[in-house]
Amino acid sequence: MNENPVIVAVDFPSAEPALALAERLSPELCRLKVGKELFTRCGPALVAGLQDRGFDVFLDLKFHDIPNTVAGAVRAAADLGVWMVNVHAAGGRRMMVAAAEALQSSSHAPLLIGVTVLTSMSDEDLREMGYTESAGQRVLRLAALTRECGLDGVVCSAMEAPELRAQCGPDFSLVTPGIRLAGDDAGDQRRVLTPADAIANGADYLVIGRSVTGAADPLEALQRVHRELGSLA
Ligand SMILES: O=C(O)c1cc(=O)[nH]c(=O)n1[C@@H]1O[C@H](COP(=O)(O)O)[C@@H](O)[C@H]1O
Repeated sequence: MNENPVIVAVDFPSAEPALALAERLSPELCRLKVGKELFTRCGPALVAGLQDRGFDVFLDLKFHDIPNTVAGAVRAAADLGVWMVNVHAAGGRRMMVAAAEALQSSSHAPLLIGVTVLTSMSDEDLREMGYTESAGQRVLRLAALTRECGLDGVVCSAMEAPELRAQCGPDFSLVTPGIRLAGDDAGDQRRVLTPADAIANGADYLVIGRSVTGAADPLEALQRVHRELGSLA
């Protein structure tokens, strides 16, 4: 298991609760993910604030646009010094290749990850959108394309991790949201597993939001995750 597999999703509407959470957690226990809401409100200054507190930051803006635009966006992310950045694999081959090439000249390139099928999507959601493949089949297809394009890994549900590991090999990072501590509400997520099951399935990184941020004591919830993984006594 990766020595620091937990990424806490800091999904807050302003800087204050995000920085307050960072003060309570520690870079030894987790990395932090900044997503669309927090970044749109607070921008690069918030990313820098978290980095100043010692955290690696996953900038989760899921870029999905024409190749030239996405190449510029990931270059801008690299300039922020983030540890990981993502694009939608559904943007296709030319978009993903442009993104990977944009990072080649970067002195500190972030890990570049392709989002396959959102963990909030079920087979039924995909059918309604005209896709004939199941979520699992589509994840495998998009992951193969992502790997061919030279990206470092994919975002997927840990439910798909065993097949992906077999298909993509040991060096391809599997980043898995849709994680819930036992008893927690799945909310809008559809393809959900517990931390221990996700790691057992071969996930490299667990993205955990509300099970930690919505807990009465977020540090205790994060420590519970580590206890479940056996990474904390
Ligand atoms: O790219 C992501 O991080 C992501 C991809 C995906 O398929 N599903 C998904 O939930 N996420 C993100 O992971 C986090 C999950 O949050 P919780 O459902 O609260 O644990 C959110 O910040 C989502 O934006």
